Amino acid sequence: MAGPGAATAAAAGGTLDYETVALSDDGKTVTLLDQRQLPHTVTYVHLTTAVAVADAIRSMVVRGAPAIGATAAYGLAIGATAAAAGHPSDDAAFRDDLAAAASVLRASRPTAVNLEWALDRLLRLVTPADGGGGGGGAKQSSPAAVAAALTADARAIAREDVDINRRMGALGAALLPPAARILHHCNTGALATVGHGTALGVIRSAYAADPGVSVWVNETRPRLQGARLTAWELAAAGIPHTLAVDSAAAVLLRDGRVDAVTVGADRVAANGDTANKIGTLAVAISAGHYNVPFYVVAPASTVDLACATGAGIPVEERGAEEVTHPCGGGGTDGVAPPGTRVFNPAFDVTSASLITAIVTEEGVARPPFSESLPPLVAAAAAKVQR
Ligand SMILES: CSC[C@H]1O[C@H](OP(=O)(O)O)[C@H](O)[C@@H]1O
Repeated sequence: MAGPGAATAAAAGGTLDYETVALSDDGKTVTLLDQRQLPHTVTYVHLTTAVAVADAIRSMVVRGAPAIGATAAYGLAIGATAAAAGHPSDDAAFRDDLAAAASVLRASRPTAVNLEWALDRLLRLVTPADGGGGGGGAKQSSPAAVAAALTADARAIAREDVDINRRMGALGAALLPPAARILHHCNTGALATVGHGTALGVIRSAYAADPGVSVWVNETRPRLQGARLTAWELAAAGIPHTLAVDSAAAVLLRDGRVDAVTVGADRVAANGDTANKIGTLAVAISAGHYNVPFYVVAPASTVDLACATGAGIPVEERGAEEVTHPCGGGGTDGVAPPGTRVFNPAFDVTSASLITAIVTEEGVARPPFSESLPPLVAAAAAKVQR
């Protein structure tokens, strides 16, 4: 049976020359590709304060758990650099400003654990005010030294992310059959990370080894990350794909037109319950019903062992306009009568019982995830250079 690539008019295989998130050489400016304008316009925003970076995360200029983590790290780094410049020898005032920067960034979006993971990783570098132990590095002698340490580790997070994604790509691709027809939900590509992608990174890696691979792209209402972002990435990579409405996934799975499902994650609980873009649960239920493998692809930084089950994962709810207006635009082109009440959870939680395996950079976890995940998380943590 023809896969999704049969009718694809993917752009001739070119690659996109863009960066999702970057920090200037002087460590003072965060540059983000504005994903709200894709696929029609490639435009960048240049931000110089932690508050502006937090606003960009909240408004989804940048989105995707690993990309949010790297962006938050860069946001804290520029906040520290600005605080050090403002208080070169006033340690208390510097620490107050740093804490304020971390707080506004941490509050920007609640579900993707990579955001708090990145902030906590950087803050562990800051020697306690009493000069006690901890800090993970040499005692910093000044605000400028703290800012330099945070900036270096923020750059390390970004650098490590691409390597992590390529390793997950290889591990995930090995799970797929030849000429795999893969169903993908949302966007987990280079746009959701610093590069290559997680679940879409598996697809990139699989396609590089097997040009018979093809993709069914769930449009992913309401923010349309699939239609706007995944289709854009796959077209640029020349990977055959076909866009479908979210509710068509069950039909594709029923009719044997899907060999595997790959999705990303925003937070994986210790038992393997996984928070991901709204609509993921419905796909997982259908995949389970029709016996199609359902793979979550996520770096260890997305696993939250402090969260015992999915019931503990905070699920962000977003504004009504994202549902009532295409792409959240205002104006009079609403698809519902003005004043219609809206339920708009940005994520849902898929039970571990519906997940075939969780691909991390340290290995593939299989049920029971409460046993298979901790060693992989520990292995990843041990590699964080200090
Ligand atoms: C590689 S993780 C991407 C992850 O993030 C997306 O959510 P959002 O676009 O709202 O940041 C979605 O859950 C993806 O699976």
